[in-house]
Amino acid sequence: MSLSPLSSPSNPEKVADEAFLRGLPKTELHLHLEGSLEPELMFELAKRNQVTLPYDTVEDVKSAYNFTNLQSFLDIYYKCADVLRTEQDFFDLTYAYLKQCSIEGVVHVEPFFDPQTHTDRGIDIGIVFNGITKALEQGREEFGISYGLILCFLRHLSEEAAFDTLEQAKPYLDHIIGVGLDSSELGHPPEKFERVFKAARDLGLRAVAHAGEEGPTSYIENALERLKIERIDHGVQCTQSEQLMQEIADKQIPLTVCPQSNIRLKVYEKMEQHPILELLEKGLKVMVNSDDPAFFGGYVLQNYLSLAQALNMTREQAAQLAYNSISSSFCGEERMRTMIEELNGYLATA
Ligand code: HPA
Ligand SMILES: [Zn+2]
Repeated sequence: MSLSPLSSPSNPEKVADEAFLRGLPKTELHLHLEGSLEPELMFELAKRNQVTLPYDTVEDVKSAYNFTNLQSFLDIYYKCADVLRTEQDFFDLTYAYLKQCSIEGVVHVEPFFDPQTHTDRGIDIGIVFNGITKALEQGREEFGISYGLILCFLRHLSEEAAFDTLEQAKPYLDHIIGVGLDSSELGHPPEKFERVFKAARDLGLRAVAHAGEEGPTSYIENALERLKIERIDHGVQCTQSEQLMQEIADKQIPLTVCPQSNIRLKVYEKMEQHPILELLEKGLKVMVNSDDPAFFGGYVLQNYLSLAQALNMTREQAAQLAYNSISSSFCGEERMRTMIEELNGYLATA
């Protein structure tokens, strides 16, 4: 597919400010819907569903969000998801996320959801699908945000459980664009899911996977070779291998990078150390995402802003990240052209 190249913004070397970043048309390709559950909504749903939370106040919840690594976050994240019970709950969760997108210049989303987190609690997969897809449809009508939904398998569970989930999802395949792989990375290498990814691809689904968030470069290589993924979620550990970085750059394989997530989960000590702009300058197709914004202190705009503040990200770099977010999406050729036109139109006036 040949796409229009990115236009240059006026004052390309200027550090990007909030107004510029907010107006920049962008997509979000790495967002866990369950990770957009704000403490306020969590309390509301706990009350609605008579679920007892291990926290008394919103402040208590926020002070528990003091993570040391991925697992310390996941332990809390799965507990919080227990308040999600009904179709209305999944609708409210998804709608709140899209509303936030609408005020941040996000024009297309490809969110993840984890059916096993819910089906393992006895909730029918249809309840999850229906609530999410009704909200995505409403978001498209109300805010003009297009979407593709991605079903993630939990990698700490078995291959058999992943196959079972794919089977349960079959009546709803029209509602999903692809499959992904998330949860505890270390000790659960991609090859554990080679066969279920093949089955999903044979059903016409696209494939992505978390790889190289905390895990070694071999996890990135195996996710590419054995799961045949089209995008790498996180992938920042590729910096450990010059050869792998070169391959990812040459093949223009997108990396859905999540800067604030990496700081909150202690992949890097501070944002000043984050490699995203170095990867961008080396020609890797990186972009900015929020991962689990309710837990990591900000949605996609805040992630862009943090890069401007900590790394002096220029308008030109921000525009390239937004362009990458659009050109890496699974939205289809026509929508992609429209979004790039919108981006170039914005840069001509911004
Ligand atoms: O950042 C993440 N990594 C792995 N699994 C996840 N599930 C939600 N967020 C994440
Ligand atoms: Zn993630």
